Amino acid sequence: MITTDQLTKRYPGTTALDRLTVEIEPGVVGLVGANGAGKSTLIKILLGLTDATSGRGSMLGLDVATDGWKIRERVGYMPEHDCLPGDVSATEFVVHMARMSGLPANAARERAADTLRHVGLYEERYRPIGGYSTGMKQRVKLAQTLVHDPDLVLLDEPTNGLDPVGRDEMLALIRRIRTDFGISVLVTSHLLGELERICDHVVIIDAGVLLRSSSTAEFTQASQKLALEVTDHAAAVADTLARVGLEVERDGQLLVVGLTSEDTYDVVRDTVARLGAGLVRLQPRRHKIAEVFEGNAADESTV
Ligand SMILES: Nc1ncnc2c1ncn2[C@@H]1O[C@H](COP(=O)(O)OP(=O)(O)OP(=O)(O)O)[C@@H](O)[C@H]1O
Repeated sequence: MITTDQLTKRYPGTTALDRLTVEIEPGVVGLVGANGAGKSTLIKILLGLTDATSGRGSMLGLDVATDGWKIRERVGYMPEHDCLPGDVSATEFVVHMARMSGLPANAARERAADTLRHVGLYEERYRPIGGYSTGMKQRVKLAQTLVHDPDLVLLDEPTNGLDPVGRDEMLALIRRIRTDFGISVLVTSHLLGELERICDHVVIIDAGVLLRSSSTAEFTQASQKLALEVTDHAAAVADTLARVGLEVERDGQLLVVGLTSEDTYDVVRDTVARLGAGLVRLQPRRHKIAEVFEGNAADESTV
């Protein structure tokens, strides 16, 4: 789907991409890196919107240096920043984007209605975008990436600015782009934790350098620990679990419990219920991206 070979982009005083060589297969692929890691720069080079300083890249078998137009016909792009006109409705905007991609008027209207429904904006689609919440704006941006039925969409930080519920909904929508429509996705984030939930493959870059490219399963081998967060009685929960032989570390309302068998989940749940401790979350501990950057993800992990 995407290949880069020694791809380098230098700005005055900064190397945004440093000899990046990577091969990405079709599917849902996460591109993870801290702010300034080079994610947006890579996307812009892949779309043919900016030139690489050196090296080569191809997307869908097309050369990014020479085939930018052909690439953009077959690819949808969701930019990171707010770029929507406030005084038109979602319908008007998405129809316009469909027409820009070459769809005839009727087809553009139909496809716009379909994609807006897919992103959950059907009822509000005639209201001006200026009055939308951040989550609704992100959905409009997502709809316009899909409206011309691309083979691949590039989504730059689609969960930016969303609250936890909005983030979960956006991640579910992104996954459905692949499962419902068969469209491949390259999605960026600075949070490995959110991408590992929906991606088949994850690429991590730092300061323009490739740190790792591997399947999500390899990244997220869950450690043999459970993260448990409660609203009340954390100390009592910790004591009770320790008494039944579980290894427990406590940090305020957050407990890390050794996972000895599948029964551990039930023991924890029953203990929390019995003590009325208020379960906030219970999940296997995951690696933090910072640890992957530090190269010690294999032996240490955290929530
Ligand atoms: N047009 C530009 N001129 C000069 N420097 C730039 C330009 N665009 C990006 N950079 C620099 O290149 C580096 C990579 O930026 P890029 O926007 O690709 O990172 P990113 O991973 O997308 O980060 P963010 O999530 O903050 O957008 C940064 O140091 C940034 O300051």
